Amino acid sequence: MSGSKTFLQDVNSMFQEAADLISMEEGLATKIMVANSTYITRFGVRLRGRMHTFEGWRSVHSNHPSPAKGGIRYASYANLDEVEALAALMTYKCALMDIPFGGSKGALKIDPKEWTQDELERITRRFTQELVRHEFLTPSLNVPAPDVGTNETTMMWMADEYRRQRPTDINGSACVTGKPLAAGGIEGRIEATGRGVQYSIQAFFESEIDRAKTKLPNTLKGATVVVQGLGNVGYHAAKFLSEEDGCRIVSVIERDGVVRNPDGLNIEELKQHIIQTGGVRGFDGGVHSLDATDALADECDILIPAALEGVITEDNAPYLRTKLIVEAANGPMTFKANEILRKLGVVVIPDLFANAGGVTVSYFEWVKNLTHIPFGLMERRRDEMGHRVLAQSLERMTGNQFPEDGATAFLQGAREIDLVRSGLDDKMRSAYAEMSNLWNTNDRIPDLRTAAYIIAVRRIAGIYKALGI
Ligand SMILES: NC(=O)c1ccc[n+]([C@@H]2O[C@H](COP(=O)([O-])OP(=O)(O)OC[C@H]3O[C@@H](n4cnc5c(N)ncnc54)[C@H](O)[C@@H]3O)[C@@H](O)[C@H]2O)c1
Repeated sequence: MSGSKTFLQDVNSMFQEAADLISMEEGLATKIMVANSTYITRFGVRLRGRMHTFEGWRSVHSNHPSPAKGGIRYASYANLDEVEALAALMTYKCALMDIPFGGSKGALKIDPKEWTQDELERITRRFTQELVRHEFLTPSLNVPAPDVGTNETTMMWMADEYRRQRPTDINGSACVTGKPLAAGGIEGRIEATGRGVQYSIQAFFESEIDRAKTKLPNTLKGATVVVQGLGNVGYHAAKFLSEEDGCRIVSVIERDGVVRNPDGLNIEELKQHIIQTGGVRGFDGGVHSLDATDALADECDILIPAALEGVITEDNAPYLRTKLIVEAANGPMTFKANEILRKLGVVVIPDLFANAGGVTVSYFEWVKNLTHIPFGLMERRRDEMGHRVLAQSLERMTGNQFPEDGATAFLQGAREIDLVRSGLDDKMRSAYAEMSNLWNTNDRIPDLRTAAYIIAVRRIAGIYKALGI
């Protein structure tokens, strides 16, 4: 990343800005800011006729509520600073969303494209053994999820390896989230982060006061969008937004360049092209350019970085031609870039909130695994019974019949995916309302990000104080 500061220093600066604004006691602020512990592992796997050594990390930033939660990424550029920064972001994200998890993150320094599926399985199982042995992967203490370079298959291998290591743990399937449906996963997890990005944009558009700051119209109709990275998060966000009436994805930036179409790219076709060819090059539904250096500055209403951290810096921030930036990736903007964009009046929906859909639905999956009951069944039963008891007692008192109300009818017919989506929608909208309200009622709070950090930090401090630590 450009600039003199590291990713972790940038996250800490964002935290510190919020802590200073609420005059948080210095000792407590430091305790909240630093990582509790980081496990470094180097392990060997015999592959292709020789021993290969792999390096990985799992950082627990906080466990004020346990388990600590956060993804595991497989990337050749992974490093300790990045893992600790991402773990810190997880702490603040869970606190902002009011989800009872601490923050964690892990990585393996590996390019998954260089290995076959069989080899990746052996490497993942070996990595899992190390994590389980040191209590960095268990349903009660530390629960990973997919991130860059990992997916539901990786999670399934991890869950299976955990069960082999700890066969008597009846809650074993809750040791990771983002598993395939047939292996204890939950409907809607794969799309969850992208779906959350869509909900966060909808919440922004519904807030007249926030929208007025960008001079965007009161509807997504006609909105133009630039997306960087068409992986899990970017693809789902782009797909759901392109399904919104009149919203157009005009540029998609990938590893091998940028593809543009002012009338809107067909996201489904582009994704299929990337799966088949490995990139956006040669896609005939738009104009491809190998040079994507300035593509983040393509003119648009909404810019969605959904690939890497540190892509918006003080060097390119002044030249961006957008009104709204939605941080689908973690840490896509440096602290300095954030300051520049703030002065330029560009509104930023921060990563802590914009990509929280993944951890929110992971929470639903974890709860489902621990209860051993299909998600929503308990709520349906309770509601059904509550209404029946009430209806019967009213009938007895008045002699009239009382039909069950519409909410009960909805819950009775609802599928898991409906419950997941409505639960996610509810979480995203309440967190947005809280952030926006704080931003708009306190002149000292300069942006949504600072509001998000203040809400998170206050919540964490409240827990530490209650615990007496
Ligand atoms: N997967 C989740 O549920 C989840 C949840 C929260 C946050 N995130 C964050 O979202 C971001 C993306 O995660 P993902 O799971 O979609 O990863 P992914 O590996 O599925 O997708 C990343 C995409 O970015 C592209 N890319 C890589 N380098 C690029 C470059 N230089 N320019 C343009 N594109 C490039 C890749 O080709 C790929 O399509 C990360 O910051 C991750 O931490 C992911």
